[in-house]
Amino acid sequence: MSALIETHDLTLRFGDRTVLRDVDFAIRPGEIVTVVGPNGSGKSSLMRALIGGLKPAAGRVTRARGLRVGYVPQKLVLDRTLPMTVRRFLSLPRRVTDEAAREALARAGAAGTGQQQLATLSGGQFQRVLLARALLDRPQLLILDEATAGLDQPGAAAFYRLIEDVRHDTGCAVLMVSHDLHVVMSASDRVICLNGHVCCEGTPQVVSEAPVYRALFGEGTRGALALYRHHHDHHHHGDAQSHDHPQAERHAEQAEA
Ligand SMILES: Nc1ncnc2c1ncn2[C@@H]1O[C@H](COP(=O)(O)OP(=O)(O)OP(=O)(O)O)[C@@H](O)[C@H]1O
Repeated sequence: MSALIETHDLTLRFGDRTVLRDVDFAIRPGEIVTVVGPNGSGKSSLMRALIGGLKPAAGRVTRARGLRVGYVPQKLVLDRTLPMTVRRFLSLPRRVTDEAAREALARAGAAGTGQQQLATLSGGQFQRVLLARALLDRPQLLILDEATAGLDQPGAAAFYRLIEDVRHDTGCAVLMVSHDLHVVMSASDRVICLNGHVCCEGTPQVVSEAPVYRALFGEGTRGALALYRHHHDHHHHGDAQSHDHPQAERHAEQAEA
């Protein structure tokens, strides 16, 4: 199956600072892919480049023709004192019908909030409204950038269940940036670990069942945490973007073998 979005040797820079180097990435229809990595490792920048909001310094991004992407941003700075109903918010920047708005809210688990003021929504409800807005265009690919930041554990778990339902019902692919590693390990088809470049990637199940993984990281959530940490706890000398991760790469290869 051909990819919805693909990158080849993608390099991103801000001024003379390289934040992401030589990234080869692809996501196919229906896949759930999660990007993990420490703060500042380039996760949001990658998402922005994928949706065309950030120009590659080198390499390229290829999108399937006519691809519809729904994007739930990490942060949406809203003036909470500005009176605006959920319904009106859904019609920004493009007007949508009442029926489309109702359907999107229902699918996002926010049915009946249309007439509420945005300022009165809880964090979890607001995330659902953002999801509803992303669903309005019937996306083939849903991109979520730390969509559960600020939600408590049950709130985050409920939100991810919702995402799985949306994928199940609509068949859309899901690409998310997440720090909720237990969710990452259980819900993703593939995990990509970034730190200025791709440290390692693989199927979470295969990775977590591989003897080499167990030997290194143990099992369960603690193992997931170790998967996250071990690539980044080592000493970075010189340019943090240009080092290699021989152990991580060997580990990923063995896990996939
Ligand atoms: N508009 C910008 N101008 C200059 N530098 C930027 C800009 N946006 C991001 N950066 C820098 O690029 C690097 C990667 O940022 P990015 O937001 O992609 O990381 P991240 O992995 O998403 O981090 P976090 O987990 O904190 O959200 C950071 O060092 C950041 O300071």
